[in-house]
Amino acid sequence: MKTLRDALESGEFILTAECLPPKGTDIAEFCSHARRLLGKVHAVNVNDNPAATLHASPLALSKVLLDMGHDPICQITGRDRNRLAIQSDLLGLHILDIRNVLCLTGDDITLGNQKEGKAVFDLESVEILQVVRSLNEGKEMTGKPIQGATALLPGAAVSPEAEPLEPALMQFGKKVEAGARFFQTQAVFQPDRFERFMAQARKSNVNILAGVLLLRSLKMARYVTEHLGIFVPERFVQKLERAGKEGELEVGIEIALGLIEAIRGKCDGIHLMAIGAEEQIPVILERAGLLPKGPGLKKAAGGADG
Ligand SMILES: NC(=O)C1=CN([C@@H]2O[C@H](COP(=O)(O)OP(=O)(O)OC[C@H]3O[C@@H](n4cnc5c(N)ncnc54)[C@H](O)[C@@H]3O)[C@@H](O)[C@H]2O)C=CC1
Ligand SMILES: Nc1nc(=O)c2c([nH]1)NC[C@@H]1CN(c3ccc(C(=O)N[C@@H](CCC(=O)O)C(=O)O)cc3)CN21
Repeated sequence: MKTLRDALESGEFILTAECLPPKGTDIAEFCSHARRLLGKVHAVNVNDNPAATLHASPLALSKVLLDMGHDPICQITGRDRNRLAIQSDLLGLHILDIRNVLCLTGDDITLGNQKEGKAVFDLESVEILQVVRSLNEGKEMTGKPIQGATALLPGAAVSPEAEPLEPALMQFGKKVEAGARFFQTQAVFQPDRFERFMAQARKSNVNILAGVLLLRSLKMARYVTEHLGIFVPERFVQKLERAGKEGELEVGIEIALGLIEAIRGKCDGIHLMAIGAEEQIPVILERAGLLPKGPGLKKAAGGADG
């Protein structure tokens, strides 16, 4: 199996997708979504209690993906784990042959559905990246040698449409410095702003995968705006409104396709997110002309080389 690391090194146009873990033990739907992505994406992300709502362990689900033939990207946040737990889980990922980790601070606990919970935030994203580097060098974060180093590929998130952009660029720089090799961006809805970010980000030698979020409903567009701070332009909201319940999914797909077309030439890959409508990801890939023609993944037609 070609790994995400190999694909990044070969300069291919990268495709990744996010699969939400179940809110329980029934993994049938998760597996069915993931199976449909085999051979169509380079790697599949598993969220870590996304939006501070309870979902099954991303470590367990990453292992399920690995056994299925995927190269998983396990997301790890600092919200629910202290430094011991983070280091312990990172070692566990390596032991399970999971090689990619997306290091996140995590949304605040008050965003989710168990608001009375205690948030940890012992380490934030940049520090988690530093811990990965340390473990890759065969040391605990204290510098003490460990029995067997990890070989993890660290990634991070970035908000390319932040306004003002400078603080986000500074945080991006810190993450690059801390060893992030690839970035999966927050959902992009304004290609001109994304381009402005890319003009700066291009100065760093890291791969940027642009986040494309399927707005599967008007309700979802409102939810991500209110809770995740993702800015969805009014014209998209109006389109979804006009489409009504029957037409909103198709409109959401068309919006995603338009965004992919506008940004694919300006980044190193696309990261697709569908928040529970993952069955639509292969549909979007196909309609965007991003599916491999032959066996395995080939360079995407029209994809940017840098
Ligand atoms: N109570 C606390 O201590 C908390 C503090 N913070 C602060 O907020 C700031 C957050 O900065 P970072 O560490 O860079 O956050 P981060 O690396 O977790 O996320 C960076 C950006 O990506 C977005 N993002 C988060 N998860 C994502 C996902 N799964 N997919 C796509 N995009 C995602 C975030 O909304 C954020 O805009 C820091 O200044 C941090 O200290 C954030 C959360 C809680
Ligand atoms: N700040 C931030 N946190 C994230 O977790 C995140 C992003 N941004 N940006 C892109 C995607 C979107 N993600 C999400 C968002 C919500 C749920 C979720 O489970 N939401 C709640 C409420 C949904 C609703 O009200 O419709 C859920 O219980 O399903 C999952 C993944 C994960 N990612």
